[in-house]
Amino acid sequence: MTEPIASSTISARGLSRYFGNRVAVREINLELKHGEILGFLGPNGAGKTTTMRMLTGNLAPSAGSVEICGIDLLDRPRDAKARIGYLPEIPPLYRELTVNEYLQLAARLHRVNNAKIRFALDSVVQRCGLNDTGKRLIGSLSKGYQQRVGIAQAIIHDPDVIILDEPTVGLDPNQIREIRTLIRELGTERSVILSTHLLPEVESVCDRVQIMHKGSTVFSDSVNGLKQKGISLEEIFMQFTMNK
Ligand SMILES: Nc1ncnc2c1ncn2[C@@H]1O[C@H](COP(=O)(O)OP(=O)(O)OP(=O)(O)O)[C@@H](O)[C@H]1O
Repeated sequence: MTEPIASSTISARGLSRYFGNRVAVREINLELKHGEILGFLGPNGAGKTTTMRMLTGNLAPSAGSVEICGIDLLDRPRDAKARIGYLPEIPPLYRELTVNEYLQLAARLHRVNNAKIRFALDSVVQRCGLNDTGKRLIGSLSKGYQQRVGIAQAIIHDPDVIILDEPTVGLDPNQIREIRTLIRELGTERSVILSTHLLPEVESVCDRVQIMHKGSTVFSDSVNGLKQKGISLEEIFMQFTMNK
C-alpha cells in the first residue's frame, strides 16, 4: 500500500491515560518532524513514561490518537510500530546472550528481512561504537556499553522515530558524552524524543523542549527560542513545576 506523505513523523492528539480513577496523562499533544530532537521533561510521576509507552504502542491510550509518519498507530499497529525505535527506561537486554546474538534477535523481532540482517547488524554496530564487542556476553559489558546495545536494538530496523527514556541514567561523564554525540547524530536524519532529568543534556542536544507536570503539558518551546530570550531551562522548569 502507498503510504500518505506525512509532514510529521510523529503526531499525538489529545492523548490521555487513566489508571482506575487516577489520570496519569491528560490530553497531551505532541508533534515532531524529521531531523528534530525533542527534550521531554517533567518531575517524577509527571507522566513521561506513560506517554512514551502510548506513543510506542506499548500501552493503549484511554483517549486520543497517535500517527507515525501518517499511519494511525491504533488502526495499523504493525506498520506504525515498524517506524518506531524504543529504548525503555530499563533496557530490554538479555544478559546471557552475546551482543551479536541479541542484535540478530532484535532484528528478527523488528521483522528485518533475513537478507538484510547482516547489513543492519554491521551498520548499528558501527554506528553505536560496538566494534569488538560482538562475541561478548551482554552481562559482562559496562553499563555504558549495555546502553549502546539498548540503543542499537532500538535503531536496527532503521526507524523514522526514536524514543529514548532516560538513556544516560547511571552513566559516567565520558559515557554520557558519547551517548549524547550518538543521539545528536541520530537526530540529524530522524526524529528523536529524549526523556531526561538532565537539563544541560536538553540544552546541548535538543531542538525543542516539552515539559509535563501532573499529566499535562505545561510548557513547550524551541531551545533556541529560550536562549534568545535569555531564559535558562532550569528557571523555566522551576517556574512551571514547583509548588503547582
Ligand atoms: N501501571 C500503572 N498503574 C497505576 N498507576 C500507574 C501505572 N503506571 C504509571 N502510573 C502512575 O502514573 C503517573 C505517571 O507515571 P509515569 O511513570 O508516567 O511518570 P514519569 O514522568 O515517567 O516519572 P519518572 O520521571 O519518575 O520516571 C504516576 O502517578 C504513576 O504512579
